Amino acid sequence: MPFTLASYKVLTDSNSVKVVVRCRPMNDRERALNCKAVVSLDSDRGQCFIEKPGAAEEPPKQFTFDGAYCTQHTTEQMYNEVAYPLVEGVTEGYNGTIFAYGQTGSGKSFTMQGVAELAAYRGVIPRAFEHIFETIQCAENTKFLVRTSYLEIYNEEIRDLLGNDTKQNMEVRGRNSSEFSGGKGSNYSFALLSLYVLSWLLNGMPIGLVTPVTACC
Ligand SMILES: Nc1ncnc2c1ncn2[C@@H]1O[C@H](COP(=O)(O)OP(=O)(O)OP(=O)(O)O)[C@@H](O)[C@H]1O
Repeated sequence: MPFTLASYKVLTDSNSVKVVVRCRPMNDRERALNCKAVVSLDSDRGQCFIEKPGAAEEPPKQFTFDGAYCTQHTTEQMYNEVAYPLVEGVTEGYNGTIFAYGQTGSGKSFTMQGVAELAAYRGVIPRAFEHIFETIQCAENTKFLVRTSYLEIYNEEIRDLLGNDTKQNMEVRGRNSSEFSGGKGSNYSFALLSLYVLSWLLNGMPIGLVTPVTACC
Protein backbone atom coordinates (compact mmCIF):
# COMPACT_ATOMS: atom_id res chain seq x y z
CA MET A 1 0.00 0.00 0.00
CA PRO A 2 1.37 3.43 -0.82
CA PHE A 3 1.96 5.94 1.91
CA THR A 4 -1.26 7.64 2.81
CA LEU A 5 0.24 10.20 5.09
CA ALA A 6 0.34 13.91 4.77
CA SER A 7 2.11 16.08 7.29
CA TYR A 8 1.10 19.53 8.38
CA LYS A 9 3.59 22.00 9.76
CA VAL A 10 2.32 24.77 11.91
CA LEU A 11 4.74 27.62 12.42
CA THR A 12 4.36 30.47 14.82
CA ASP A 13 6.34 33.61 15.54
CA SER A 14 8.04 32.08 18.55
CA ASN A 15 9.82 29.68 16.17
CA SER A 16 7.94 26.75 17.54
CA VAL A 17 7.17 24.30 14.79
CA LYS A 18 4.47 21.73 15.26
CA VAL A 19 4.13 18.77 12.95
CA VAL A 20 1.06 16.58 12.84
CA VAL A 21 0.32 13.67 10.57
CA ARG A 22 -2.97 12.61 9.01
CA CYS A 23 -3.62 9.20 7.50
CA ARG A 24 -6.32 8.89 4.87
CA PRO A 25 -8.51 5.80 4.36
CA MET A 26 -7.73 3.41 1.55
CA ASN A 27 -9.25 4.40 -1.75
CA ASP A 28 -11.33 2.15 -4.04
CA ARG A 29 -8.33 1.16 -6.10
CA GLU A 30 -6.30 0.13 -3.06
CA ARG A 31 -9.26 -1.85 -1.71
CA ALA A 32 -9.81 -3.55 -5.07
CA LEU A 33 -6.13 -4.55 -5.09
CA ASN A 34 -6.54 -6.00 -1.58
CA CYS A 35 -3.81 -3.74 -0.32
CA LYS A 36 -2.81 -4.23 3.28
CA ALA A 37 -2.72 -1.24 5.60
CA VAL A 38 0.88 -0.81 6.75
CA VAL A 39 0.29 2.40 8.71
CA SER A 40 -1.23 2.48 12.18
CA LEU A 41 -1.54 5.35 14.60
CA ASP A 42 -1.70 5.87 18.33
CA SER A 43 -3.50 9.20 18.33
CA ASP A 44 -3.30 9.68 22.10
CA ARG A 45 0.50 9.58 21.94
CA GLY A 46 0.87 11.18 18.50
CA GLN A 47 2.66 8.07 17.27
CA CYS A 48 2.72 6.55 13.83
CA PHE A 49 3.87 2.99 13.06
CA ILE A 50 4.84 1.87 9.59
CA GLU A 51 5.34 -1.80 8.76
CA LYS A 52 7.72 -2.79 6.04
CA PRO A 53 5.56 -4.64 3.50
CA GLY A 54 6.42 -8.36 3.43
CA ALA A 55 8.48 -8.18 6.62
CA ALA A 56 5.84 -8.81 9.29
CA GLU A 57 8.46 -10.21 11.68
CA GLU A 58 10.34 -6.91 11.75
CA PRO A 59 9.16 -4.36 14.31
CA PRO A 60 7.39 -1.44 12.62
CA LYS A 61 9.23 1.86 12.29
CA GLN A 62 7.94 4.29 14.85
CA PHE A 63 7.62 8.07 14.49
CA THR A 64 6.34 10.59 17.01
CA PHE A 65 4.55 13.80 16.03
CA ASP A 66 2.76 16.61 17.85
CA GLY A 67 -0.47 14.96 16.75
CA ALA A 68 -1.58 11.94 14.74
CA TYR A 69 -4.96 11.91 13.02
CA CYS A 70 -6.42 8.67 11.78
CA THR A 71 -9.17 7.93 9.28
CA GLN A 72 -11.90 8.50 11.88
CA HIS A 73 -10.75 12.01 12.71
CA THR A 74 -12.55 14.85 10.96
CA THR A 75 -11.08 17.99 9.44
CA GLU A 76 -13.10 19.96 11.98
CA GLN A 77 -11.32 18.17 14.82
CA MET A 78 -7.95 18.78 13.17
CA TYR A 79 -8.80 22.43 12.68
CA ASN A 80 -9.88 22.94 16.27
CA GLU A 81 -6.80 21.26 17.72
CA VAL A 82 -4.09 22.30 15.28
CA ALA A 83 -5.11 25.40 13.32
CA TYR A 84 -7.45 27.22 15.70
CA PRO A 85 -4.76 28.34 18.19
CA LEU A 86 -2.49 29.52 15.37
CA VAL A 87 -5.25 31.45 13.58
CA GLU A 88 -6.33 32.94 16.90
CA GLY A 89 -2.72 34.17 17.31
CA VAL A 90 -2.82 35.61 13.79
CA THR A 91 -5.91 37.67 14.66
CA GLU A 92 -3.87 39.11 17.54
CA GLY A 93 -1.14 40.21 15.13
CA TYR A 94 1.27 37.26 15.24
CA ASN A 95 2.45 35.70 11.98
CA GLY A 96 1.52 32.13 11.31
CA THR A 97 1.85 29.56 8.55
CA ILE A 98 0.27 26.18 8.04
CA PHE A 99 1.48 24.04 5.20
CA ALA A 100 0.89 20.48 4.12
CA TYR A 101 3.28 18.13 2.43
CA GLY A 102 3.10 14.53 1.43
CA GLN A 103 3.25 12.42 -1.66
CA THR A 104 0.69 12.79 -4.40
CA GLY A 105 -2.74 11.49 -3.42
CA SER A 106 -1.97 11.47 0.30
CA GLY A 107 -4.75 13.96 1.16
CA LYS A 108 -3.19 17.43 1.26
CA SER A 109 -5.95 19.11 -0.78
CA PHE A 110 -8.63 17.16 1.06
CA THR A 111 -7.40 18.60 4.34
CA MET A 112 -6.39 22.10 3.26
CA GLN A 113 -9.11 22.91 0.68
CA GLY A 114 -11.66 20.22 1.41
CA VAL A 115 -14.93 19.85 -0.42
CA ALA A 116 -16.73 23.20 -0.60
CA GLU A 117 -20.25 21.79 -1.03
CA LEU A 118 -20.11 19.59 2.07
CA ALA A 119 -19.88 21.51 5.34
CA ALA A 120 -18.37 18.55 7.20
CA TYR A 121 -15.58 18.29 4.59
CA ARG A 122 -14.66 21.96 4.46
CA GLY A 123 -10.92 22.29 4.62
CA VAL A 124 -8.52 24.19 6.84
CA ILE A 125 -8.27 27.19 4.45
CA PRO A 126 -12.00 28.09 4.30
CA ARG A 127 -12.30 27.41 8.03
CA ALA A 128 -9.38 29.75 8.71
CA PHE A 129 -10.90 32.50 6.55
CA GLU A 130 -14.25 32.15 8.29
CA HIS A 131 -12.50 32.29 11.66
CA ILE A 132 -10.51 35.40 10.68
CA PHE A 133 -13.45 37.32 9.23
CA GLU A 134 -15.77 36.42 12.11
CA THR A 135 -13.14 37.75 14.51
CA ILE A 136 -12.83 40.95 12.48
CA GLN A 137 -16.59 41.39 12.42
CA CYS A 138 -16.82 41.11 16.20
CA ALA A 139 -13.80 43.31 16.95
CA GLU A 140 -14.46 46.82 18.18
CA ASN A 141 -12.12 49.80 17.84
CA THR A 142 -9.65 47.92 15.66
CA LYS A 143 -8.98 48.12 11.94
CA PHE A 144 -7.58 45.07 10.22
CA LEU A 145 -5.55 44.65 7.07
CA VAL A 146 -5.88 41.18 5.56
CA ARG A 147 -3.33 40.10 2.96
CA THR A 148 -3.34 36.73 1.30
CA SER A 149 -1.05 34.86 -1.05
CA TYR A 150 -1.71 31.47 -2.54
CA LEU A 151 1.33 29.57 -3.77
CA GLU A 152 1.94 26.09 -5.07
CA ILE A 153 5.34 24.40 -4.84
CA TYR A 154 5.49 21.44 -7.19
CA ASN A 155 8.65 19.76 -8.44
CA GLU A 156 10.57 22.68 -7.01
CA GLU A 157 8.64 25.13 -9.14
CA ILE A 158 6.70 27.86 -7.39
CA ARG A 159 3.51 29.21 -8.87
CA ASP A 160 1.37 32.11 -7.75
CA LEU A 161 -2.14 30.71 -7.94
CA LEU A 162 -3.65 34.19 -7.60
CA GLY A 163 -1.40 35.67 -10.30
CA ASN A 164 -2.34 36.45 -13.90
CA ASP A 165 -0.28 33.53 -15.17
CA THR A 166 -0.61 30.58 -12.81
CA LYS A 167 1.78 28.54 -14.99
CA GLN A 168 4.67 30.95 -14.59
CA ASN A 169 7.50 29.69 -12.38
CA MET A 170 8.39 32.32 -9.78
CA GLU A 171 12.04 33.10 -9.33
CA VAL A 172 13.73 32.00 -6.11
CA ARG A 173 16.26 34.54 -4.92
CA GLY A 174 18.95 33.74 -2.37
CA ARG A 175 22.11 35.38 -1.07
CA ASN A 176 24.03 32.79 -3.02
CA SER A 177 22.30 31.09 -5.90
CA SER A 178 24.41 27.96 -5.35
CA GLU A 179 22.42 27.47 -2.13
CA PHE A 180 19.58 26.33 -4.35
CA SER A 181 21.52 24.24 -6.81
CA GLY A 182 20.63 20.81 -5.48
CA GLY A 183 19.02 19.89 -8.79
CA LYS A 184 15.53 18.80 -9.69
CA GLY A 185 14.21 16.08 -7.44
CA SER A 186 16.95 16.52 -4.87
CA ASN A 187 15.72 16.32 -1.28
CA TYR A 188 18.50 18.63 -0.22
CA SER A 189 17.41 21.30 -2.62
CA PHE A 190 13.78 20.84 -1.72
CA ALA A 191 14.47 21.33 1.98
CA LEU A 192 16.32 24.57 1.34
CA LEU A 193 13.65 25.74 -1.00
CA SER A 194 10.95 25.09 1.55
CA LEU A 195 12.78 26.95 4.27
CA TYR A 196 13.47 29.86 1.99
CA VAL A 197 9.88 30.14 0.91
CA LEU A 198 8.71 29.88 4.47
CA SER A 199 10.94 32.63 5.72
CA TRP A 200 9.79 34.74 2.80
CA LEU A 201 6.20 34.01 3.71
CA LEU A 202 6.77 34.86 7.33
CA ASN A 203 8.61 38.08 6.59
CA GLY A 204 6.68 39.17 3.55
CA MET A 205 3.20 38.05 2.79
CA PRO A 206 2.22 35.18 5.03
CA ILE A 207 -0.78 33.22 3.94
CA GLY A 208 -3.75 34.71 5.72
CA LEU A 209 -1.79 37.33 7.66
CA VAL A 210 -4.06 39.62 9.56
CA THR A 211 -2.49 42.66 11.12
CA PRO A 212 -4.33 45.02 13.41
CA VAL A 213 -3.04 48.29 11.88
CA THR A 214 -4.83 50.91 13.87
CA ALA A 215 -6.29 50.83 17.32
CA CYS A 216 -8.54 53.85 17.60
CA CYS A 217 -11.28 54.91 19.96
N1 LIG B 1 -9.04 11.99 5.30
C1 LIG B 1 -9.63 11.58 4.17
N2 LIG B 1 -10.84 10.97 4.20
C2 LIG B 1 -11.44 10.58 3.05
N3 LIG B 1 -10.92 10.72 1.82
C3 LIG B 1 -9.73 11.32 1.72
C4 LIG B 1 -9.02 11.79 2.87
N4 LIG B 1 -7.87 12.33 2.48
C5 LIG B 1 -7.86 12.22 1.13
N5 LIG B 1 -8.96 11.62 0.69
C6 LIG B 1 -9.27 11.33 -0.74
O1 LIG B 1 -8.07 10.85 -1.34
C7 LIG B 1 -7.91 11.38 -2.65
C8 LIG B 1 -6.57 12.09 -2.78
O2 LIG B 1 -6.56 13.21 -1.90
P1 LIG B 1 -5.98 14.63 -2.33
O3 LIG B 1 -6.41 15.01 -3.70
O4 LIG B 1 -6.32 15.56 -1.23
O5 LIG B 1 -4.41 14.34 -2.35
P2 LIG B 1 -3.20 15.35 -2.55
O6 LIG B 1 -2.19 15.02 -1.52
O7 LIG B 1 -3.70 16.76 -2.57
O8 LIG B 1 -2.68 14.95 -4.00
P3 LIG B 1 -1.84 15.81 -5.07
O9 LIG B 1 -0.50 16.08 -4.45
O10 LIG B 1 -1.73 14.87 -6.24
O11 LIG B 1 -2.63 17.05 -5.38
C9 LIG B 1 -9.10 12.28 -2.92
O12 LIG B 1 -10.07 11.55 -3.63
C10 LIG B 1 -9.62 12.61 -1.52
O13 LIG B 1 -11.01 12.86 -1.52
